[in-house]
Amino acid sequence: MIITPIQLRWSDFDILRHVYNGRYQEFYDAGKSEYFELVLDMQLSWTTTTEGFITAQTTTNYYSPIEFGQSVEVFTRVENIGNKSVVMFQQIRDVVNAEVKSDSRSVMVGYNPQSKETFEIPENWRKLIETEENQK
Ligand SMILES: CC(C)(COP(=O)(O)OP(=O)(O)OC[C@H]1O[C@@H](n2cnc3c(N)ncnc32)[C@H](O)[C@@H]1OP(=O)(O)O)[C@@H](O)C(=O)NCCC(=O)NCCSC(=O)c1ccc(O)cc1
Repeated sequence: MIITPIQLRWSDFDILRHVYNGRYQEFYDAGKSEYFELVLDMQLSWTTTTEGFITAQTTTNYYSPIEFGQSVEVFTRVENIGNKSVVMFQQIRDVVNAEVKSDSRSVMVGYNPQSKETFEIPENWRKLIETEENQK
């Protein structure tokens, strides 16, 4: 489980005085990127990366608005490793009282941005993810 702090900005809020729903995906993406960097040591490069992930599916629930003045963080874990894909489960929680504001489940597919082909999740990635997820 990786925890990513989110810095809320003025422009994250909409006219109903809460965080605009489109922003949530950006928060979840920050959590995914940090998971890939910390757990898989993935260093993304525009020109040289050949092993990354692409989003095939995502489902998001919104339980409680994020209001101005609140602080949130994203919790990210991998809950299943398939052949070419992993399922990631994420939550946005209030830092102060741990209230779950939202959760999201995504299917992330191993993807080579140079060749534009999918690939099987490498054995070393499986081990690194299993080690991360089994330690808690
Ligand atoms: C996702 C795709 C590459 C899949 O292509 P396919 O030809 O179907 O792939 P495959 O047949 O090889 O299937 C590979 C796996 O994907 C799974 N898959 C494919 N499509 C789906 C859908 N729609 N739902 C669930 N699972 C899927 C499939 O079940 C296979 O899983 P395994 O059983 O574990 O092997 C293709 O549909 C595609 O290119 N879609 C567009 C993707 C896209 O543009 N996403 C948005 C941009 S990526 C992004 O925003 C991002 C954010 C944050 C990040 O950290 C990374 C990326």
